[in-house]
Amino acid sequence: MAHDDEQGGTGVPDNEPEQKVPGSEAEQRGDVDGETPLTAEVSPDVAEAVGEFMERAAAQNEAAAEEIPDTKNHKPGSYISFEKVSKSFGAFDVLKSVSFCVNPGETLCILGRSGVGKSVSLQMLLGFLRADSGTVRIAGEDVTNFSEKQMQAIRRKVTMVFQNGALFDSITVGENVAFPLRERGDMEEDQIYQVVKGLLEMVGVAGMDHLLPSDLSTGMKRSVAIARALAAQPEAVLYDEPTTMVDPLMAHLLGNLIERLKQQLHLTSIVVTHDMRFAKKLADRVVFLHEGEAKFFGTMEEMEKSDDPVLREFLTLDELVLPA
Ligand SMILES: Nc1ncnc2c1ncn2[C@@H]1O[C@H](COP(=O)(O)OP(=O)(O)OP(=O)(O)O)[C@@H](O)[C@H]1O
Repeated sequence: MAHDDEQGGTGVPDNEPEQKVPGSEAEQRGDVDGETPLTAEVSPDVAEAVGEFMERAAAQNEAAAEEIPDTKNHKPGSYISFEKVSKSFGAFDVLKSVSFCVNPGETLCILGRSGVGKSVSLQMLLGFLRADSGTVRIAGEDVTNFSEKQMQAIRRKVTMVFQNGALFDSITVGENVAFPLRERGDMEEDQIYQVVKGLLEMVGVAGMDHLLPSDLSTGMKRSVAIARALAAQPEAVLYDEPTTMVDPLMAHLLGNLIERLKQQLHLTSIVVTHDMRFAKKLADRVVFLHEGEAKFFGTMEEMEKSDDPVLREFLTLDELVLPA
């Protein structure tokens, strides 16, 4: 889906101010995996508060995984599933009986060319668009016909990181991240301050709490959006093209962050991406959408071995665009 990159932009160039990248020197060289502690970059004065916050999130996500009903006699049940979902706009069938699922704590990448319904799928998961037929399940519940009020409860469990961050433009970065913490109503101001500071350090935008979103580059906005998403302690995060319009280093660092969130918070994730390297790095499984259908659903390794001419063409074109 095309998103307007600037929400009420101020004319500040998108690459101003200079982008500070997250992670240690080792991470910036690219030689770390998902095991680097999420709090590695958090300053000592807030490390305890952030560590506790993260531990609670991890425990909540583990408990959520246990609670998913075992619908098909295999454990764990899927955290999110599309079952024969169809969606049309007028005469245009965007999705035709599409099925895929993601297990708790796993990362699914949705791949496919422009306009195949990747973003539409994410919007259906959050109830912004409705399926014409089929079943959408989240955390064991059939949400296909949920009311807006019921979907609001689902959106507390499953949150979305939009391409442009979808931050509130009129309040500071710090207030944006504090927003979900305040909504909980069970945290003291001092705790909120510490968690906000720590989350911003964790995602590589330390000390930017006083800036407005319009002062940030695209990559920074996306990092702040991830911090805000984490502040809500979701069970799953949906990312809409997280590496679009950011430089390769930032893309790599966002990938490392998503990987660490998976390993250490057991977060379930769905990532819509065109970026095959990113998908290779992150995906437990991929679904490839083509002409309204889930042409492939399996591991990246299986996809790369496929003889299907459409998949082969997609993979070959990717190699031409992105030489190894
Ligand atoms: N609300 C809507 N009303 C009508 N058509 C829509 C709506 N939302 C999406 N579409 C159409 O559905 C198709 C799929 O859109 P979608 O944004 O999901 O594509 P995508 O796979 O995410 O593409 P891209 O990679 O370019 O972002 C497009 O043809 C789009 O124009």
